[in-house]
Amino acid sequence: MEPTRKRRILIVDDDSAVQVSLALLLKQSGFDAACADGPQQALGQLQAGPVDLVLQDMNFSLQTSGEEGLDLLARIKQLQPALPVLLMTAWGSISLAVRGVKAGAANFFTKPWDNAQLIALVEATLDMAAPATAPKLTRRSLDAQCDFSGIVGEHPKLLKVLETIAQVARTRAPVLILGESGTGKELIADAIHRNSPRAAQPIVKINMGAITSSLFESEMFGHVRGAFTDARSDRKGHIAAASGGTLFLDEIGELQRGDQVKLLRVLQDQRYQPVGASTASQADLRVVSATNRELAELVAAGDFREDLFYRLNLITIRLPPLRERRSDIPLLARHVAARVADGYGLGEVVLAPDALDWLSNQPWPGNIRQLKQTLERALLLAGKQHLGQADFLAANAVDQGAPGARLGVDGMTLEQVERHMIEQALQQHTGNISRMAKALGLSRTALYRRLERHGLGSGVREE
Ligand SMILES: Nc1ncnc2c1ncn2[C@@H]1O[C@H](COP(=O)(O)OP(=O)(O)OP(=O)(O)O)[C@@H](O)[C@H]1O
Repeated sequence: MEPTRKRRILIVDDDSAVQVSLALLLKQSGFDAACADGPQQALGQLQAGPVDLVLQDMNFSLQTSGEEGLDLLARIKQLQPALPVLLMTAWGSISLAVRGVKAGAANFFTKPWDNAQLIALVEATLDMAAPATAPKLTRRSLDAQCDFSGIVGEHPKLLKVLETIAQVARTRAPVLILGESGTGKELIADAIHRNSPRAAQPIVKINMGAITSSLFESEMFGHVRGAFTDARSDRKGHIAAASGGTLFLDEIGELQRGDQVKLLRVLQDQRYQPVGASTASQADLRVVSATNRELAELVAAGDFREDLFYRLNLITIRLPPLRERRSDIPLLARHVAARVADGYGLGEVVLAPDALDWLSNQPWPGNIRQLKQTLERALLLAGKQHLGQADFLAANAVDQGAPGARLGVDGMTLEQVERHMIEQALQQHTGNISRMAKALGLSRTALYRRLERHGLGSGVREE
């Protein structure tokens, strides 16, 4: 039998101290390491022999823009699309790293790095990279490995997500699920839990946007009797309730900054102290978090702690919006229609080909949740079991008169409503930042952050 080859990692950095220390760390961890000073050498090494992972810096000359790094990444991806690349970035240059991830990097880490965290990231990235000889992904092969019930779809982007779940569900690695509202993040969190060794214990779901700062500690950590006026008995917090199971932190981007450090401490130490207790308790958790915001951009804007971000995102799953997996729409529509019909005792529902065409061509800003609502409304309004395109158009026309439509927010996500309101304020107050902030009920700083997030900053003026 052929002896197993050590996995080879290519380090691309012009700083020899970084090369030496990374190579040493990797070798001590059982990998084979090779070094390159810059793009030319790196591409040469890739052509010379097999490499399983690249760790690459973003600047190789006096430039500091990171463009050289993005350029090298693009060339590596062109040469070997399946080869995973981890970007090394300087502390505070997260927006550059996000551009890299959007351009195909597997993930990124900052210099200086934490040795144990970096090796965990390297291993997780290698585990997830499909070997060149892997058989084609199919829904059937994935269903044979895991229980994905309730998750409908077979678009390659969804299959990739399911494959990642199959690879990481068994571990304790924290997973961050990113995706627009209504793309199925909660469903994915459920699947991770259901397919983990923790499945017999509960998954505890908490909406971080709904916990006020004053209640954070008592909600999460619990309290003992007498800890404060209303604490008449001991109360278990969410962390204790999720012990042995999974803690699902939904809307993690909404967590207040002051509470972020409290959560970070629990994740770091695996210990927490109920309010009023004299001793700390042990936490036994697997953390899955989700957000419809670009968390790395919140870090860049100073709204989310970078250290907490790195604790949460060891594995990142990006759920595609429905418009990027249109081929799944007929499948989803039939599934949802059958469910709705079942719920209302309507018998079997048939969706005509022109209805499926129409559904497949809508923009669906509210994703699968909006698709469900549209189907439900059309079914109930049409009052029959055979639905054509005309029934959907009629249901939509009725909807134009609905209160949601008058508000101009029907079918829009919260993000889109926010953007729409800012655009209106921009127009109304001709870009005067103080008057806009007043009209929107925001501080000027908060408004600036939102303008930046929506890419609307260029039209504003100070006075
Ligand atoms: N692949 C899928 N197959 C079937 N149903 C789905 C799928 N994805 C999502 N859904 C359904 O769409 C609805 C929205 O999903 P979910 O609540 O998980 O979205 P979300 O991304 O968590 O949304 P939000 O960010 O608004 O909380 C749910 O009713 C869910 O069951």
